[in-house]
Amino acid sequence: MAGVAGRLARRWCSGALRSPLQITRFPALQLHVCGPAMRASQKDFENAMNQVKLLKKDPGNEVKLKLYALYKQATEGPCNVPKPGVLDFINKAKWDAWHALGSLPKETARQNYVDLVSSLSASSESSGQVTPAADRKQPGSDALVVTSRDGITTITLNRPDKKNALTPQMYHDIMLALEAASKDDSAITVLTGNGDYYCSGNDLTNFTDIPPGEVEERARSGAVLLRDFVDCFIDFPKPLVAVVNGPAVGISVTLLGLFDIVYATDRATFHTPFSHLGQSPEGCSSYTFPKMMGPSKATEMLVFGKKLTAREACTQGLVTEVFPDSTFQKEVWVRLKAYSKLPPNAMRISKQVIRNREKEKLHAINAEESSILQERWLSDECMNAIVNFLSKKAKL
Ligand SMILES: CCCCCC/C=C/C(=O)SCCNC(=O)CCNC(=O)[C@H](O)C(C)(C)COP(=O)(O)OP(=O)(O)OC[C@H]1O[C@@H](n2cnc3c(N)ncnc32)[C@H](O)[C@@H]1OP(=O)(O)O
Repeated sequence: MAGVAGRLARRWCSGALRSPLQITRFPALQLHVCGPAMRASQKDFENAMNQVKLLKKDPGNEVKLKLYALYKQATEGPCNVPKPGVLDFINKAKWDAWHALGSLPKETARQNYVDLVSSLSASSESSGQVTPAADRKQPGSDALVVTSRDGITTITLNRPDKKNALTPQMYHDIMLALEAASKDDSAITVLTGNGDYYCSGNDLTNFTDIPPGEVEERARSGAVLLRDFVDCFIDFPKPLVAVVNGPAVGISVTLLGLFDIVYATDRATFHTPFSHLGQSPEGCSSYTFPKMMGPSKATEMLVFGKKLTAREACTQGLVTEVFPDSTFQKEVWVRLKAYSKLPPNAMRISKQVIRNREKEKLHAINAEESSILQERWLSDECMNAIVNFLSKKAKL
């Protein structure tokens, strides 16, 4: 078989993987920044085909076959040619790879191709080293800390005195951190909180200091920010893990439906008091929660604001596993370090196989939820709830 592998390596780039387009060095990486532009267009696909030719490192036969198969599936659809004879090793290997994609839709194959090339370009660029946090573009404040070691990039919410409530700067910084993590050499990305809370949701003081004539514009720009922010989670290409170190509120809970794994301390609670706040669900929870837990349990949480314990959240499928608080950090990190040693491309691709067919739908849901919330922010119910919180009359 070594001879077959060698021949494959020499011929893998023939014909179908070439394109006449000229491009700058890694444009697809820029296109693959978080946001609505994340869905692979024909242009992204063409750029990715060009990037393949610029790779510094040979990605190996397995990956080349995967690229070939995704290319064929994206351009011609399911395998529709006769199986080559057993002695025609190269064409049989290619046929097998293409045929294995079954009825994967063309669009999904195109997206997977672009994502795979993007991951190869990232690792080819950084020569296999994990990016130290010091080399990253740093967040705009100390409220977010990003570290990268042992194959894991960890994004830590770091506003413990405010229970890690999310400011506009933090939304932007999380998007930047996810963008960087999607390109670095880490295998897994983690979101967690510093202090006794995971996150108390949107910082309600975000609604203060708005000049009277600017309320509508602020609601509009808030909805754009929300939509872009959630899009980053929908599109994030690597396994994304929430290490829920304490209570979680609002958007930090709804987003969990877009994570691949959620580990929680038994001290954590999960609370989405949207009606109390005159608001409505976001983070695609109007879709992911009913899907996970059934419509009535989702309604208890999202409409009536029922707070779940970690164990209840685990029973409902929102949490993957609950750990005793005393051993939470140790057990979770041992587990994640072991997972981070698995082949990163395989994990990334498997995640995409699991998630990609939902992506378009999730983007549409996110857009709808964001625009509904934009209206809600202008309602008296919402304004009154914020005023109550700020005047310390109401606490959840
Ligand atoms: C781009 C925009 C996207 C928006 C998306 C829509 C998102 C929606 C949501 O996330 S809805 C959820 C909003 N969050 C809340 O309603 C939580 C409000 N906070 C509380 O009810 C409580 O603070 C608590 C239950 C989280 C914790 O209570 P407790 O343990 O008694 O602590 P304190 O209340 O004393 O809190 C300490 C300190 O933190 C401040 N703080 C806590 N959470 C928030 C918050 N969400 N926004 C602003 N500030 C918050 C709290 O005021 C205290 O500050 P102080 O020490 O008094 O200065």
